[in-house]
Amino acid sequence: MSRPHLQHLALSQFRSHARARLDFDGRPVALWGPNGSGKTNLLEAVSFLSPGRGLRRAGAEEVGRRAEGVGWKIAARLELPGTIREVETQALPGEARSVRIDGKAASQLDLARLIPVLWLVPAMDRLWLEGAEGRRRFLDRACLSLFPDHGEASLAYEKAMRERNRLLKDGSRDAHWYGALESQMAQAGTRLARNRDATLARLMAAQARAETAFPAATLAVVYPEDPLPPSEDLFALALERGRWRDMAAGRSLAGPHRADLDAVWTAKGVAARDCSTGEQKALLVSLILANARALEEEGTAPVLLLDEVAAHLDPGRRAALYDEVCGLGLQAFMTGTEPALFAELGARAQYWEAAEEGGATQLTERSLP
Ligand SMILES: Nc1ncnc2c1ncn2[C@@H]1O[C@H](COP(=O)(O)OP(=O)(O)OP(=O)(O)O)[C@@H](O)[C@H]1O
Repeated sequence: MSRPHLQHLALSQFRSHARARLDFDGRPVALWGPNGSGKTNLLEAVSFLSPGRGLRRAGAEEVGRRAEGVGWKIAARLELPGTIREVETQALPGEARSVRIDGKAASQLDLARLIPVLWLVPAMDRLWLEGAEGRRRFLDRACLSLFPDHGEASLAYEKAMRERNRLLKDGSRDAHWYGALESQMAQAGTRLARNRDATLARLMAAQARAETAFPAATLAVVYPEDPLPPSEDLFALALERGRWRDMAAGRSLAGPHRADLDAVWTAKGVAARDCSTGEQKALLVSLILANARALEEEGTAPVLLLDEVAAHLDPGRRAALYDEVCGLGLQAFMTGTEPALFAELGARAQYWEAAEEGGATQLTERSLP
């Protein structure tokens, strides 16, 4: 039985793609072409089959083809265990992105229950060096893949926190109103924290079980100040006790919105941020593969988007990555500028070449690189 995968992808007026139609059989997909030929744009389109702003964190208005201004559309046929699902997502100019699943209007959060999409992009190369926000987002995408209710909990937490922040800024003394919002924050925030802890436990267990060429990481959720209270009641109490301090700051200072992801290369005992550039990349690949393994054990294997990953690995690790992706039976979309980067994949993958012609991306299916 093949793993969950895209069977067909159709793009209309999406970034540099005027019109593209691609058929897939579930094998990894390798895509090569010169800089600016539209490879990342294709991966970005696939990332829009999950909730949120995709792998570039772009708004709906940014991704329509500039020359056209008619709106954009992505349609995909998904082969899932025992079923085929048709997904469409699109936006007309000036409108928000809409989603349809099997012809019926759906929410973006519904996408999280169809097929998990995980990605590594060059912008993450500095993930361990820059601010906590990127690491928190990386952690939350892993959570969303394993716990589809994570998106709802995030939205509920943020909505209550925004309202509490408004009260704090206005200097409100309405204890009843604070109490209601703090109880919502405590409820959603505790769910977020539990999902995060459970996600890290699952990733580490998946790493420990796997025979892999990539380094295992010891992972933890950490906070800049106090750790998160361990229960909903204690969290609500901490929020209540922190009202004066938060009022002085004009915002909620403590909570899961301040969480950071801490990673240490287990065998070396070295923090991710102190590893070499290539080692940091290897740690990220390791986490994505662990996430894929954790999902695969539940029969919900993800689609992987690995943008320019191959070029940054040494030949031994590159071959290991291909072996692991193929061993797991994953549909991984991988990009690079040179076909030679994919030579070790041989007949185990499908291949496309991207080129820019007349201001638009042309995709041509190839046999072997
Ligand atoms: N909204 C848009 N409309 C039309 N073209 C766009 C739009 N957004 C980006 N592009 C074009 O897409 C091209 C970039 O494509 P993409 O990032 O997919 O390239 P790539 O093949 O991944 O390149 P690299 O190897 O450099 O990463 C650029 O030429 C850019 O101008």
